[in-house]
This record gives sequence, structure tokens and C-alpha cells, in this order.
Amino acid sequence: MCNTVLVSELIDHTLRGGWTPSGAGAAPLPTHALRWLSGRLGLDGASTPAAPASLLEVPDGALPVEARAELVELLGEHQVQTGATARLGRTGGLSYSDLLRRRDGVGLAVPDAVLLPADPEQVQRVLEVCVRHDVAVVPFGGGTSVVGGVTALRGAKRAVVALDLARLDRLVSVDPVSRIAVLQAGVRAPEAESLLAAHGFTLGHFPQSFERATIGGFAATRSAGQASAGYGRFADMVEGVRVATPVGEWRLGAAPASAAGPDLRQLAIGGEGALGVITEVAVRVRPKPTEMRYEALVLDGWQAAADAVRALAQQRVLADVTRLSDVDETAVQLELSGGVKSRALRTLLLGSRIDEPCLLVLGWEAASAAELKQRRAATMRALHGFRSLRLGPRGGEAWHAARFAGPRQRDALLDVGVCVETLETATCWSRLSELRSAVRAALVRELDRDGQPPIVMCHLSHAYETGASLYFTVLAARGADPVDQWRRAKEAATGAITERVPGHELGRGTLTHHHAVGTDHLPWLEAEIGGIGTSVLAAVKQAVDPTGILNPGKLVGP
Ligand SMILES: Cc1cc2nc3c(=O)[nH]c(=O)nc-3n(C[C@H](O)[C@H](O)[C@H](O)COP(=O)(O)OP(=O)(O)OC[C@H]3O[C@@H](n4cnc5c(N)ncnc54)[C@H](O)[C@@H]3O)c2cc1C
Repeated sequence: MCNTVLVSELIDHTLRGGWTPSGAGAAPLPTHALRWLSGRLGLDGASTPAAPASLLEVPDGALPVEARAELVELLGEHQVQTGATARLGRTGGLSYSDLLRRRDGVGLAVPDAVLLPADPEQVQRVLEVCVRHDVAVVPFGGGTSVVGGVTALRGAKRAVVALDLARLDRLVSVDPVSRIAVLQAGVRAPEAESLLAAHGFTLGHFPQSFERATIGGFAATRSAGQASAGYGRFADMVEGVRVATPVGEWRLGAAPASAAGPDLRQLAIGGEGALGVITEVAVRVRPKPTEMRYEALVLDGWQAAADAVRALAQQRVLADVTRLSDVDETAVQLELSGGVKSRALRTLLLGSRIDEPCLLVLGWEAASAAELKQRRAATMRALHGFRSLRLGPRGGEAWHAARFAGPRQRDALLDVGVCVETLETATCWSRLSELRSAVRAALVRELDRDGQPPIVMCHLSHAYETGASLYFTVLAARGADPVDQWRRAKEAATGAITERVPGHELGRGTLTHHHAVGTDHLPWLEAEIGGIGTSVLAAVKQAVDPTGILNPGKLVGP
């Protein structure tokens, strides 16, 4: 577990160079990794750091004077920030394109002001002021959206503000009998874990963005953490929500299960700030585990390895963390890690009968050694029929120790001219491998540069009885117009996901398993949910936000 106090001190929305300010906690690329990547991707050796802040052009804020005066009266002078630094800090999320724009200062959508309400009542009143003055509101949690969810679009409004929920940082209550905790929306994941740990509980939600993302953001995007097989997706953990809307406050979640019509909580969970501002979330919590074991295996070939994970899911013996890398991801992990351990593993693999190594990381968390032993044995029994090489705890523990390191490595890759981005989807087991091949082929085709192919890696990290998610990581040499280069690649991949081929009337997979819709997936949403689906969303929007101030251009089309 990371050190929550230190991590919180690193949170700084004004940073443009990456995950941590001034390189703190950065993960520089080892020389051997840079050499290998340069050769493999044909990098030209250019250094591409973020441009100095002084070169950024920040337009004057357009918040109407009367609106500002009312907001200052409501929140206080310091909580209505109109300075360039505060506004720049809430300019977009953390997708590759967002990072490029923030690094180069080109194409920035800067909010006119940043508002910092202190509690749910103030959030409600802020919305009322913004309705009166025709100001768009972008709810802002950790700002880690990778789909344009926090881009400060104003639509047809006079101005746009970022509604930063950082001051809603309290644990409101804990009901140890029911195992329900109520957390305010702005609590960051590390703080949530530390507040709950004081009561002997955990949420068990560990996405890779753990260090920065918030409870409200998790709910608003239907997030999925690395231990989703054991603890569930975030949506599974939500018992109730308190939501501020322009037409009044909405509270949902009277009981753990209900037949009182459709589950309307789901309009807030996944509402992406377009259907209300979540101010509090009641979450199911579990006793903090006392025992943990992480280990790694190598399976032979993608199809057999995916079949093995399917067996675990369908026999209901998944480890809490079950993460399968394809051959390409396994190979790149070996290349980039280098060193003695990597050499030892290669030697081991040479001596084994494994032709196409696919790394499987398994992690169990339990309340007693006996429970852990029994669950681990059940998982391992289900893997018996599959050819594998057991690597033991070391490989698993190494993954666990570095599980939040990805964003820092991304900063280092950006600095040396790499196009580095991820995308994700999900489908049922019978289509999984076809979907993987189709997306992979589309990305390779689009990003191949004069015969220099990109690196396209894939892993499966969320498995269900009926199917699983696929998560792709792409590395390529950055093109002359990098934003356009990725836009075309993303379009090609999304085309492969949504393509209707015989037998796949709804497309090969979903647009997104856990990153949400934002601006980036909006053009394809109707293909997935149909015209009726988009009309239903528009009708809900009209009911809760009739003047359309909430997060224009996200989830619900203009
Ligand atoms: C490096 C990296 C790794 C990631 N790994 C994962 C992962 O493993 N799993 C995963 O699920 N996601 C992952 N993400 C995506 C992202 O972290 C999640 O979408 C996360 O849930 C967003 O939380 P946030 O607090 O940062 O929300 P933000 O980015 O601030 O907002 C996301 C969306 O929710 C809305 N929103 C935020 N707070 C509220 C609120 N209180 N009420 C209403 N709407 C609100 C925003 O308007 C926006 O539309 C990753 C992102 C990065 C950059």
C-alpha cells in the first residue's frame, strides 16, 4: 500500500509535465529500455519535454461579474479562483492527447474559473447560481479522466467553471453492522483507504489511477479496480448516492436491493457529471484483509491462457487479482525490466515447453491464512489442465509493488517522443480472441510508419463468468501531428470494436469497460445503445438539467 500522506502532498493539478510535480516519484527509463525502444520503434533520439509554463497562453476568464460576485458571497473569495495557474490546472484530464496539449499549450480548453465548495449544500447552491447566470459546470474529481470527461467545454453557455470537489473530503459515517460507509465525493482513494482502515475496513478499489482519483469520479465513470474479481467493480460497491442537480437534491439507495422500478442509482453511477454532481456515496466495505499472496505463472499461448482464466471465472475460483498479459505484453515486460531476474526467467522459459509465454498474475486477499490457503488451492486446481510454468511469489509481488507505476513510466516515454496510450473494451468469452485480433490489427495498420510497426500489447484484467475486458497499450514513434496520429488510431480501433459483423449485431464489444464515454467515445455511443438509448439519456438530462449547464458535450450529445 502506498503512503497516503505523501501521495496526497504530491497532488497538484497545476502540473503539466505528468503524474507528479517536478518529476517527484518519477520513473526514468533505464538505458537498456530506452535503447531497445529506440531500435524497435525507430525513435529519432529527440527529447520532447513539456514547454515552459511561460509559453502557455491562457485566455482571460469570461465568468460574468454578477455570477462571480454571487459565488464569492456563497463560497468565499479564496474558493472562487480565476487565476491562470488554478484554471490551467483543471484544463482537461490525463489522456495522451490531454497531456500533449498541456505540454505544448496548443488547443487548451481552459475553464473560466475554479470553484471549491466545502460541502453538499454549497454544491447545490453553486448549481443554482450557475443556472441563473447561464454558466456551464464541469464536475472535477481527481482529473484523471482519459476520455475527455473533464474537458472544459462551455457548449452554448456564457462561461464554464471547473467544480473541484477536493474539499468534500470527509468520511461521513460508518455502519459496521451493515458494512456500509458514507464518503464524500472528493475523497481520494488513498485517503478513503486510510479513513476506512481506522475502522478495520477496506473498499478494495485499486485502479491504476488510485493515487489521484476520487470516490465521486469512480462512481461517475463506473470505474473498475485491479482487484475487481474479488471486490467487484465500483458500481457493485455503491449502495446509495446523494446528488446535486439543477432542479434540486436527489438521494437514492434506500436498501441493498429493491424492486421499486428500474435502479435509478445507475443514472448517477456512470452519469459522468452530465446528470448531476455526486456529493456523497454510500459504499459497501469489507474487513481489511490480514493475509495476502501474489504470485505469477506463465501459460502457453493467448487462446489457452484465456481459456484458463475463463475456467477460473466459470468455476468461480478467480483470484481477487487475475491479470493475464498476451504474448506481446509479456515479451515487452521482459525486455523493459532487463537485469538478472529477467535473464533468469528467459533461461527458465527456454528450458520449459512454453512456446508463447503469457504472464498470469494472481493475487488473493483474505481474513485468515486458512481462508487464503483454501481459495488459492481452488484456483490452482482449476489451472491443472493447462500447460504452465509457476514462477512463485516473486513475479506476483513485483507486479504488486509496481502496480501504480504506469503513469510515471508514461511521463518518461512522453519525454523521449513516444506515442503512448491505452484503450479498453469488453466482450463475451466466445468473441474475446476475435475482438483482440481485430483491435490489434486496426492499431498496427494505422500506426505502422514506413514499415516500422508499433508495439501493441494487450491484457485481460477483469473477468466474469460470461466474458472479460481487454486493455490495450500502444507504443509508437510520435508522428509530425501527434494528436491527429492518435485520433486516427483510436478511430480505427473503435471501428473494429463497434463493427457489426454477422453474429455481432451490437458490435464486437463495448465502447468502454471502465474508462467511460466522455467526449472521446460520444460519436459511437448511439451505435452501442441505439437511438432509443440516446433519447432516454436526453430525456433524463432534460428532467434533471433542463438548461443543460452540466458537463456539456459529455455522455449526452448536444
Ligand atoms: C494512468 C491512469 C490509469 C487509470 N487506470 C484506471 C483503472 O485502472 N480503472 C479505471 O476504472 N479507470 C482508470 N483510469 C481512468 C480514471 O482514473 C477513472 O475514470 C476515474 O474513475 C476517474 O476519477 P477522477 O476522480 O479522477 O474523476 P475525474 O477525472 O475528475 O472525472 C471523471 C468524470 O467524472 C465526472 N465527475 C467527477 N467527479 C464527479 C462527481 N463528484 N459527480 C459527478 N461527476 C463527477 C467528471 O465530470 C468526468 O466526466 C485511469 C486513468 C489514468 C490517467
